[in-house]
Amino acid sequence: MTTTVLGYPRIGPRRELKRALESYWAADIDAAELDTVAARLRGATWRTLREAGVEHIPSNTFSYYDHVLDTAVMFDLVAPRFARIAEGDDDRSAELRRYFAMARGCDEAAPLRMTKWFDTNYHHLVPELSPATRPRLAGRKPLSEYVQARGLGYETRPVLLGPLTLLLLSEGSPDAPRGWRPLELLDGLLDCYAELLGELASAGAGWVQLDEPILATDAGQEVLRELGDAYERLGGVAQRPRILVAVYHGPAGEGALETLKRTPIEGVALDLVRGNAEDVSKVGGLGAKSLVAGVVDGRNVWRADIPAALSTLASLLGLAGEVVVGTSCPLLHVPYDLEVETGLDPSVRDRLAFARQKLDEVVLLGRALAGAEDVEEQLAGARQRSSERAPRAFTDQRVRARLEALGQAPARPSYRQRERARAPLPPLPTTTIGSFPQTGEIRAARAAHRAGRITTQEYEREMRAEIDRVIALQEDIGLDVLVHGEPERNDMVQYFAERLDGFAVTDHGWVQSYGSRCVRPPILYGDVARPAPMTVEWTTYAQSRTDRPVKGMLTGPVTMLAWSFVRTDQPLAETARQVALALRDEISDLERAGIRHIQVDEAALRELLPLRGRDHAAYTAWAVGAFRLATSGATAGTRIHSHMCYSEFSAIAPVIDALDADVTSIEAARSQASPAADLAGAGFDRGIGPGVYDIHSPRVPTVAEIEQALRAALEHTEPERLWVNPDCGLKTRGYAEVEPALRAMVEAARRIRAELAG
Ligand SMILES: Nc1nc2c(c(=O)[nH]1)N[C@@H](CNc1ccc(C(=O)N[C@@H](CCC(=O)N[C@@H](CCC(=O)N[C@@H](CCC(=O)O)C(=O)O)C(=O)O)C(=O)O)cc1)CN2
Ligand code: MET
Ligand SMILES: [Zn+2]
Repeated sequence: MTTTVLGYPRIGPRRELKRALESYWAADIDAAELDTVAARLRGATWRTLREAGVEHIPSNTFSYYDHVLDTAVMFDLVAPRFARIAEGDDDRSAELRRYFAMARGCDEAAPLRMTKWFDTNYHHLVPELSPATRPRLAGRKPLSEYVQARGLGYETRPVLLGPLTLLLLSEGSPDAPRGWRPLELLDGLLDCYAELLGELASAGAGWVQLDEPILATDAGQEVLRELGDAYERLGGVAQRPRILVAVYHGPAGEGALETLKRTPIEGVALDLVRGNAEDVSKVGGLGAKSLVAGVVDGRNVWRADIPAALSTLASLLGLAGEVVVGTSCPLLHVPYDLEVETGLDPSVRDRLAFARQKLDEVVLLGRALAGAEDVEEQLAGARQRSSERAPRAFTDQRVRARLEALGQAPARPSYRQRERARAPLPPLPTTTIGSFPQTGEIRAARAAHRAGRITTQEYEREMRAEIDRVIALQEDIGLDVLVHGEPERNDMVQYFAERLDGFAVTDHGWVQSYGSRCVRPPILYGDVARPAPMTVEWTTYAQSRTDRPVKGMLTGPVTMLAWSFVRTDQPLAETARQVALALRDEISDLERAGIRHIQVDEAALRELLPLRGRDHAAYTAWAVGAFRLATSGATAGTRIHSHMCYSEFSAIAPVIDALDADVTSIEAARSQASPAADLAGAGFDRGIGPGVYDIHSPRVPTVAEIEQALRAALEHTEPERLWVNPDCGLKTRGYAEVEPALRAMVEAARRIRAELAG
């Protein structure tokens, strides 16, 4: 019985990579220094795994920005606009310049599109391919990381993104013929994988791991023939390491495992946390192949139920050539180490395991199955814990009783009736999605407050001064519906978690979201209740500074769950209703304080949509139910806004419609599709605000460009229903870009209004 993990966090236990990247981008350090930090982080990871006693150590789990981008670059799957960047220069900094241009854009080229990695809060870049793309083995990152590890005395298993997942996550470039699919490049790409496998074998690698999480989705289901052919072919490479194919973020789809069993690969890794019942029953027939049994949850932070995992493992023995204890997926989505979280309540802390603790769980399971005697004491402790119930303090009978009494909350009056009850707005009203730039001063003030260097009064005075500035600026720009700018929020989820019972937050539990950006997902461990209003003071303060309406800003129930680590002892639907109830009370308090626009962000609505179509209806029911529970207490005179991030809306257009929000703003500018068209197609007839310019790029848009985006939206939407707003995420930008861009946006709206009036 041996042990492994599929991957490990890479941002650094103290976000060393974040700091190094941002210093490099600011030209404070050079490429050599950046590479040194990276090499040190990789070495520290391998050492941690070795010291924990993990036997099979992965490598190439590191990335400067994103592993999908790394793989695309390695195989030269690079859109032509990037080939010209730093052309002719072949040194390391030119290479990095091209790489970061694809990730973040530069003066010469817009970046690749970014989208969510499966149903996680991690974002990957989307390679842009066309029939002219010629895959070739252009880089050797897995090889050089393997060699680095070897030099340090670690024998590792390089991890590569598999060919099916790589191509199915890619998109056709705008100049590719309609209907052309990146999968058509599979043949040529497999030659490159084969070449790489040969080189890894020559360097001494005994195993490689090919990640194919796409096999847990409906898209993976449609390519089983290609899957079989691909791994038949890679299996036939003359000199190669043994191949482990990893399927995770859900059970392997029907037929996927059967197909893999027929190929000459040597092992499969399965997610036995999310796919437990389904996959365990399908394991038979692996023959001599190895099975990495992913029984330790890589997506959540609860301690493993060791007795249950042991019984799963025991049921697998004999069904495969070898059963290896592993994690359900790479540990990229959990924080590094619980050890440093000294601020957590012990009754919560005792129930948690972060990445470092998960290594101990994997090792304990491996030793227990191998019959080691010195683990008896640990096993007894684990048995004791798994029989214990959650402390009574985690339950709130009042919340439970209120929810029961509420049942399905009554619907609001119809949209038409609501509109009649409201103060009129000009056609094409202008607004923003909530945040304004989180400046260095704001973050420094918060850090100083946390450290006790400034008092709460001083901190709040600074935040109010910031709100004054943001309100004055919006009035000057001429926006119609203002926001307070969210300066007091460290994060749109963590801020609320800090103010709700039932949530805990960490000091150092950072998880990569994209590139150098990280979040500290809160831990939802018990019944959720709102001890006091959370946003009313800030919002009413902002409203007191202007005669224009100020829009209150809340984070919705689905997003609160999606971006937290959530209890698993009750259905998500029930937990979502508890969050919704707290928001319902907040909305009622905001209304009482005179706020007439309230936005409930459901940024993660698309992200939590299950990977398999068969699970969509159940999700829609609880997601919509929770949003309506949160918002249906609002009077007809209050406009409820909502906001969703990212494109590919056709799949959830009916869900957005069912939320019954008065205005829905959607991040749109960086996608090729039109959310206005998708929503119109779903019969949506309320307010809609497609993002009219891409805030992810420092480029300031012209008035003409924005006008054009608005005219395109007007083809699907009447002017009374069209709202004018940028994409979300102003908090990540600076005023130098935000101010001129918003001025251009308001001017574009004015021109169209004048035209409509004339
Ligand atoms: N949870 C969540 N998920 C999301 C989003 C989101 O907003 N929140 N947006 C979408 C895109 N993802 C994003 C994820 C992170 C960030 C982001 O800006 N993260 C910040 C951290 C935000 C934060 O928690 N800030 C804290 C702590 C800031 C900090 O690092 N402080 C320094 C010290 C202060 C200083 O001098 O800067 C420290 O602790 O070392 C605060 O403001 O209080 C970062 O990585 O830099 C943006 C978008 C999708 N998923
Ligand atoms: C990631 S969605 C962001 C919504 C939030 N109100 C903001 O503007 O930052
Ligand atoms: Zn958003």
